[in-house]
Amino acid sequence: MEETPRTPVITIGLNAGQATFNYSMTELRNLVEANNMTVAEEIQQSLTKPNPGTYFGTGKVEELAQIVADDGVDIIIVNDELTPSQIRNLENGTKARIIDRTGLILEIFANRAQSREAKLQVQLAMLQYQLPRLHTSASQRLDQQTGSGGGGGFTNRGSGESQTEMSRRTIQRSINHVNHELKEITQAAATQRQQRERNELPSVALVGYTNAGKSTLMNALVREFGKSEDKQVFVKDMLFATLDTSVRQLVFPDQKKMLLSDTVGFVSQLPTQLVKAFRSTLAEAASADLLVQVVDYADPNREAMMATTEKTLEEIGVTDVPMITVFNKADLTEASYPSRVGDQLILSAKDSDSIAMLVKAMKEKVFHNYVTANFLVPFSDGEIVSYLNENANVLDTNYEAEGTALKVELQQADFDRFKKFVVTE
Ligand SMILES: Nc1nc2c(ncn2[C@@H]2O[C@H](COP(=O)(O)OP(=O)(O)OP(=O)(O)O)[C@@H](O)[C@H]2O)c(=O)[nH]1
Repeated sequence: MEETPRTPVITIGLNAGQATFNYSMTELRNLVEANNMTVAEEIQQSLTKPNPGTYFGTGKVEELAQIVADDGVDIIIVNDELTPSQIRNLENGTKARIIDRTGLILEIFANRAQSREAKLQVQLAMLQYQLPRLHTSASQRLDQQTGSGGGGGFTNRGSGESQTEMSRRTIQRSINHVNHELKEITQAAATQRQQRERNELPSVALVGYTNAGKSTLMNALVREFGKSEDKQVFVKDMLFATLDTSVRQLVFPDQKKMLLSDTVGFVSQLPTQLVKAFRSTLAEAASADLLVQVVDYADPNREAMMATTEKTLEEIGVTDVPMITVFNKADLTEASYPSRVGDQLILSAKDSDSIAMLVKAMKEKVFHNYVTANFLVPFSDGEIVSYLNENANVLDTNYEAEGTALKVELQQADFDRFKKFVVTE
């Protein structure tokens, strides 16, 4: 693949003695690289509380201005979400472009969005971020990506109040427009989800930190148990390769079936605008019967990543879905794998024994309330036989004078639904 040269940037964070400081700076570096930039210099300032005006202390701002002048690096990435006036003051004080953590993540999402829905979701998040930030370079840059400027009206710095008002109205109009379009798409997705739910097939959602290996696991499972027409999921060694939820059906050799979905990767301090915008994508996780949390076992920061994932799940209201944890990429560690203790598995997505162990664990959790029963379904109710063939595990079929005799392993809910056709052997 052709490599475009990476733009050098300065990263800077406020060290208030928080335990996660180093981890969040490493994460910022990964985000910078994911946005095709490179860290020329990493700076920190020990300060217990941000300065309301310039976020950093005055001395630090002067130091940054000096580095910008000396090294010719003219982008500074700040490891936090800044207020619009902090961005403006820092830009004036350093003569560099200031990108805050939220702006950076939004840019990455904008570059990765593929489907119409993901593009609109990112556009919405960007517009909401932009609204209070008119007349900062953050708004100018994002403006180019959202294409919302209406002739670039609000990219003019230093213009008067009426211009700002006009820009605000333009953005507000764009927000309404995107919201409207998204609503239509989201409704269609919700209908699809409802249809799937009505089908009663149990569903499993892969969740976890970005780059943990969710898509790789999904592909391994689909390759073995998926329908042949299902396409492979996009896998790439980069943050947020997946922005769209993809749902696939798995059929196991015993004919039991489940739906498997992949979701957008998480990252600490995922901007609230994005969490909101992606709520419909993440709804797939909220409605699942089982979550498989995928963790990069080879990453020294895995504990913090797990905490991030759990916090994000809470934020989107997923609190009572059962979960198993997969410590993936064990092949890159000294651990022996695959191994399992209760709901925790250590494995590698690239190893077939590991996939078999994962399947066993998922099936145990998902099919635990399955019952086996004999049914006699009159020929006039043929659609019930079709339903059972689609959604349950039919062990035996015989055609008798009174109808179709079936031995079926099925969910309790389906058993209750078709109780009147149950017969004793
Ligand atoms: N060595 C090794 N590499 C793995 C394993 N699983 C995944 N990877 C690699 O890790 C990288 C990220 O994998 P993905 O499956 O795209 O990760 P993801 O969690 O879907 O990422 P997002 O789409 O960003 O959420 C890819 O380069 C994979 O090849 C594993 O078990 N072992």
